[in-house]
Amino acid sequence: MRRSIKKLAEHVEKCPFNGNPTKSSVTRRFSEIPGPREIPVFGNAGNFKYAIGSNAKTIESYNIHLEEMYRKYGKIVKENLGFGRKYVVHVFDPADAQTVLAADGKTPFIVPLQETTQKYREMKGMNPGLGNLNGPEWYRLRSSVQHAMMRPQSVQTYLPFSQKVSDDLISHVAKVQLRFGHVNMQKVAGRWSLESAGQILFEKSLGSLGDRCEWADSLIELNKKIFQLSAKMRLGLPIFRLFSTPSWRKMVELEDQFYAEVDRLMDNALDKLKVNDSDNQNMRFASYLINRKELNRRDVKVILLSMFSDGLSTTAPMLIYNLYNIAAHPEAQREIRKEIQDDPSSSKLPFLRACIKETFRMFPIGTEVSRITQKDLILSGFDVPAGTAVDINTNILMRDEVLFSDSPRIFKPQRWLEKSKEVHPFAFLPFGFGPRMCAGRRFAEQDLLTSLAKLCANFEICHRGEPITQIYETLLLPRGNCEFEFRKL
Ligand code: HEM
Repeated sequence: MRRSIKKLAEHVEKCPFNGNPTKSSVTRRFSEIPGPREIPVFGNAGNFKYAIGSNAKTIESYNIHLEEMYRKYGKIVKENLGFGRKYVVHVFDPADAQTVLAADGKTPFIVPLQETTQKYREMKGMNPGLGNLNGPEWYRLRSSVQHAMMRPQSVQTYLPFSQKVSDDLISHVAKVQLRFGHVNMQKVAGRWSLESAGQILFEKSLGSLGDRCEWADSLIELNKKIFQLSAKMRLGLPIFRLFSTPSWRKMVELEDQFYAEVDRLMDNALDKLKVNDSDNQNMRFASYLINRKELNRRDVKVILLSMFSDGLSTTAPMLIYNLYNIAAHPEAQREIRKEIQDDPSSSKLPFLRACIKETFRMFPIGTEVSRITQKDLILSGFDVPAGTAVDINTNILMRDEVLFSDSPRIFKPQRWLEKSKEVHPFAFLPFGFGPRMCAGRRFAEQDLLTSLAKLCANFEICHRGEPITQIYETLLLPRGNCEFEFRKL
C-alpha cells in the first residue's frame, strides 16, 4: 500500500536535507518569484519560442529548457504561459515538493498531462478518466481501484500472468534475434507492454508477442502519434482551444482510431466476464471492477481505458532504458545474473531492484508531477496562493548534483543499497506521491522485475551505436539506437 503522508513526514523530519521552508523570516510576494521576462499576451520569453516556432527540435528539448531555467533562476521559477493560461510555478527543491504534496489533502488537484485528450473525451461525451479528473468524481473512481491496484498482495495475484508474458517475451526476442541479428526494442517493448495490459486489464492474451504483432505495432504507433502531437499542442499556441485547427482535427482523427480499437477490446473482455458474488479478493482486475456494486459498465470502461492508455506509454520505454543501462554496464549485468543463479526461485533480487530504481532516476519518464494548490503555501520563501499550478520537476530533482552528490549522471545502483547515504524522500518521485500516486505502479514494477530477470538469465545483452537519450513527446521517450543484441547463454 502506498506510504501514508504521515509516515513520510516522520521520515522527512529525520532527513539531513530537510530545510523546513516555512521558517523563513521574510516571505516574499508571488510577483517576485524569478522567471523569464514577460511579453504581453504571449506570456514569458521562453514560452514565446514555442508559440512562434513550434518546430520539432524546440518541442523535443522541453526537458533541456527546464534544466536551463533551473540553472538560470534557481530552485523556484515562475512562467507566464500566456494566452490567458496564467502562471505555472516550477519547483526544483525537494523541501518545496514536500510542502506541496503534504498539503494535497484527500483529493489532490492536478493539471491533466494531456489537455487534448481531456478535451477530446469531453467532446465525445466520455468521462475524462482517472488522470484527467479532479474532485469527487476522481475520488469515486480512484477509491474503487485502490484496493486492487496498490496492495502488493493484490498485485501478487498477477505474478503468474506476468511470468507468462515474460516467457512469451523471451521466445519472441530469441526469434527476432535469429531472424534479424538484432532486436528493435522500440517495437518489441511496445508489444510486451500491450501483452501485459491485455493480461491485467482484459484478462486475456492479445497475441501481441505472437501472431498479432503487426496489429500491436499499429496500435502502438497510433498511441505514439497522439503523444507527439499532444506535446506540440501543449507547448504551441493554444488556438485549438477556440477554433478547430488542422492539428486539432488530426488529433480527433487519431483519437477516434485509437478509441475504436480499445473500445472493441474492452467490450469483448467485459462481455465474457461474469458478475459473481463470491470471493472478490482473488478476482482479476476487470472481474473485480464489474463486481463492484458502486460501478456501472461505463465507469468500468473509463477505468480500464485510463489504465490502458497510461500504461502503454510508460512501461515500454522503461524496459528500453533498463536494458540500455544493463547492456552499457556489463559488470552490473553479471551481478544481476549471479543474483538470479544464486537463488533462482527468489523474487527479492535486491541488486536488480536497485538497477531498476537507478534507471527510474536516470531516465525519468515524465518532466513533472503537477498539482493545483488548494491552500496558500510558502515555497522557497515566496507566497504561492491557492489555485496556482505547480510543477514539481522530478526529472531535474532526480538528477540533481546536490541531492545525488557525487554522481548524478552515473549509473550507480549501489547508491540504493547503501544505508549510509540517505536520499531526501521527495527528491526521488518516479511514480508521484500520495493519493494520486501512479495507479499502475505495482504492476509496472512487477512486470519490469520479472521480465528483466528472465532476459538477463537467458541472454547476454549488448548495445552498440548511438547512445540512448531522451526527448520530450509529452513523456520523455527514447532517442538513439534502440536495437539490442541478445546472445543466448
Ligand atoms: C514505469 C512506469 C510508470 C511510471 C514511471 C508512471 C508514473 C506516473 C506518475 C508520475 C503519475 C502521476 C502521479 C502523481 O500525480 O502523483 C502517474 C499517474 C498514473 N499512472 Fe502511472 N506510471 C507508470 C506506469 C503505469 C501503468 C503500467 C499504469 C496502468 C496499468 C499507470 C496508470 C496510471 C494512472 C491511471 C495514473 C493517474 C492516477 C490518478 O490521477 O489517480 N501507470 N503515473
